[in-house]
Amino acid sequence: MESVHLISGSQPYVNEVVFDCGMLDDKKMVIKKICCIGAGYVGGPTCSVIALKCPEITVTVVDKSMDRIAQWNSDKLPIYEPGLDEVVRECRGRNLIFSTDIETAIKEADLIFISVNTPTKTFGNGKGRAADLKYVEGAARMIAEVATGNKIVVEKSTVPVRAAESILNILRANNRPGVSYQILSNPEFLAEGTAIDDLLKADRVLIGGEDTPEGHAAVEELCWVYEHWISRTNIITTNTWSSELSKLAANAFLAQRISSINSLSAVCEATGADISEVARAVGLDSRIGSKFLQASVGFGGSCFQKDILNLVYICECLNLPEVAAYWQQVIDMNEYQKSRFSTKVVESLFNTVSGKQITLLGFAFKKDTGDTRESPAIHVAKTLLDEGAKLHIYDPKVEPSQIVDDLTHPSVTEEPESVKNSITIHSDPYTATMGTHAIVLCTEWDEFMVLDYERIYKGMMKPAHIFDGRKILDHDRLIKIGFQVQTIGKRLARPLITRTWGSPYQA
Ligand SMILES: NC(=O)C1=CN([C@@H]2O[C@H](COP(=O)(O)OP(=O)(O)OC[C@H]3O[C@@H](n4cnc5c(N)ncnc54)[C@H](O)[C@@H]3O)[C@@H](O)[C@H]2O)C=CC1
Ligand SMILES: O=C(O)[C@H]1O[C@H](OP(=O)(O)OP(=O)(O)OC[C@H]2O[C@@H](n3ccc(=O)[nH]c3=O)[C@H](O)[C@@H]2O)[C@H](O)[C@@H](O)[C@@H]1O
Repeated sequence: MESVHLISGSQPYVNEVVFDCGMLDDKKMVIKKICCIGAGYVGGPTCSVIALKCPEITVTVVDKSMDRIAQWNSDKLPIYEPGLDEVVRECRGRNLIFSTDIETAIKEADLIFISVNTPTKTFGNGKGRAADLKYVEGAARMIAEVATGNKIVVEKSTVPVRAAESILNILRANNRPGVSYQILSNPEFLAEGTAIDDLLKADRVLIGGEDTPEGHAAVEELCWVYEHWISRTNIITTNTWSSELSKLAANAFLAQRISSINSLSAVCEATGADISEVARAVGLDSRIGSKFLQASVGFGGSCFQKDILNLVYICECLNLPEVAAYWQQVIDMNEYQKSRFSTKVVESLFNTVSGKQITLLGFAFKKDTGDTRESPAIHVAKTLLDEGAKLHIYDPKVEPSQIVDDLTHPSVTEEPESVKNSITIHSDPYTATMGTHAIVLCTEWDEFMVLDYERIYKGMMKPAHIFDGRKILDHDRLIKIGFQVQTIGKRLARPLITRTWGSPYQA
């Protein structure tokens, strides 16, 4: 790779730049070693797939957490992701390395992914909204300190628009002879639970770079990596800022759909319409599409909320209050949905759950992951614990210690010992439901659809309640068994009340 001079801060916000990446076979590429800083939900799976598909490239995934790296090198990987074990087993020790030796990996790499966490700031300027870039900054400083030669540095983490400029400023500040950088934006669109499939069959790969010959060359290098398994037509190239903003926009659009359908679920419960029928009818319009219209207890996960809050903050900083308020509503609606569902549980149990035994089925933020970050189950559990309930929790993949950590976190309780005494974590759904007054289903695990509910009913206190926060159970069958059933966006097991149009509706 040739040495390059960088022009910082001179790129326009708009203007799509389309680079010609050519065909894989025609190119002479120099990327032999890749380093990925951050061995988390993104860095681990992404680099495992790159190693799988690019056997001639050595991929080293580094992390400052010795614990995490030890797990990546063990038989029990630190994250649960269908298909991941197989990929890691095939590549680890061949061209996939997990290490805590960050310096060496940076020095040796031609291309460095920054794949560290970018949580919401919890203090200072932008508290509660802005992305905290301290880990990105830490990674950039480390690169600036130890890098030799020419490096392509790739933002894989989700960052605010123009973050690349700040990274570049850090990298260039050291100004050591013989060292030069190109910075690219290459946001990740994988979803947890389907990460390997999403990576292998990505709808698109997005790469943003500088509109300079050196920038084009760097984009081409990264295109070449992906072209090992992604068709060129699915690799989109843009200017850096468009790429950064597109990631925030994609998450905002996805979350907006969930908030839209969830807002209508409240209308359904008040009127007798069924949100599944509404979603089907609306989604069959090919302009709208049927995906991401599953009404739920609310969206969770580490990114939707943080990325929209980040977008809102950016809009406020850009003096665009109307735009900020528009996207803020997506978050507000999600909060409303989580509270609405939790309140419904309490109200249905005679408005008091004090001392009652309640089962939470599912604690992860969605099925097929052990991740609990921003899980709606935490919100539901907090409400029930605040009301004095005793919780019995079962999730097939979440570690018990994680559940305890989540529910004793200062944002959830000021009395962690009392919470510990109020929760029991089970390794089996049948013991978790034995003797309890109600089941609250928070995660849509497939196994919850095929449980023996007759057996469960027999073991529960009567009346036995089920609150299906994911709309996955066979409600008619449950009602026949004897359960009092409630769900999202549909009235069940309550007498049909004839109403006059125009009269106020009750939930
Ligand atoms: N989790 C997901 O499904 C997706 C996440 N993203 C974005 O990707 C980024 C990473 O997310 P996750 O992988 O979920 O985070 P994570 O928290 O699972 O992993 C981040 C890792 O980076 C390590 N780290 C932080 N600073 C470091 C440093 N200076 N040197 C070495 N290691 C360091 C941490 O120890 C941690 O293991 C975030 O910006 C997120 O928004 C994007 C798409 C999907
Ligand atoms: O940036 C990220 O972190 C990622 O965020 C989401 O992925 P993820 O959060 O892993 O999972 P999703 O499948 O999007 O689900 C998010 C939440 O929305 C909920 N959801 C999803 C879809 C739906 O129709 N209804 C619904 O309530 C899920 O149960 C879950 O709680 C996006 O789907 C990814 O494209 C993106 O890369």
